Amino acid sequence: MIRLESLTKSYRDGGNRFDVLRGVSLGVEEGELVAVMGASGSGKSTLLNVIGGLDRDYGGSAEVLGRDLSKLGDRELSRYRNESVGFVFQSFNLVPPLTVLQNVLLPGYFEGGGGQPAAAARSSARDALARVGLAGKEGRLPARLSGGERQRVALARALFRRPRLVLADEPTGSLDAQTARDVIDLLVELNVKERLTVVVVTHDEQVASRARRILRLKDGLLVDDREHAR
Ligand SMILES: Nc1ncnc2c1ncn2[C@@H]1O[C@H](COP(=O)(O)OP(=O)(O)OP(=O)(O)O)[C@@H](O)[C@H]1O
Repeated sequence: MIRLESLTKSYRDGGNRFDVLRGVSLGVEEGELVAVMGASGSGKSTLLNVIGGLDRDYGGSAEVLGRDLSKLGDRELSRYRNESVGFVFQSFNLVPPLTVLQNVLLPGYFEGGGGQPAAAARSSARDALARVGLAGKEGRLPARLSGGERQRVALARALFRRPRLVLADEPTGSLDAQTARDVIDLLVELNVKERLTVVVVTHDEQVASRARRILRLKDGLLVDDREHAR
């Protein structure tokens, strides 16, 4: 599903070069749920952004779902991001004046022509909301939801196109401990029931402990990769 070989990423700041990823190699198989941990600045988000096709300025190779991401043109890469990957972020990124249903439908609006017919799209969006336990809340505005519900809307939006891979960057970072547990439980359930492959970046050991496999980054290197019973 994911194959990274000697992945490197550097930023330039004036004359200085800052190496964020310094040769990360790893594989993730279809149906895995993997947590990525590491201190702030260790390169976790950068790693996720490469896998998700959000950052194409890297060294080494990144192959996801059989595609070598460096070989995709702009249109192909954007199609890969839209159709194959579901993204979830710490800050939910919901659009306040839009209802829950409209937020889930949002990825479709950016497509232009060739999208699903409106009725089919709405039915997929309702289906995605049902999968995250939000059936009946379609007409609500985000301001009238709890933090956990907002993150579940974001997850429904990520699932809307039925991606095989979900990339979650600190999805529980803005939630209290109980709500964080609920959100991670939902990710585990989707992983187990639907064989959705999930890579979740987290600082939270409790959240990470729900993943069977935990990767640890330190200063841009993969320093630990182990499986445990969950
Ligand atoms: N656009 C950028 N320009 C310059 N440096 C950057 C840029 N984006 C990230 N960095 C630097 O790269 C390093 C790694 O960032 P990254 O976001 O991958 O770390 P992280 O492990 O996800 O950290 P956190 O847990 O704080 O989110 C950090 O030191 C960061 O300052």
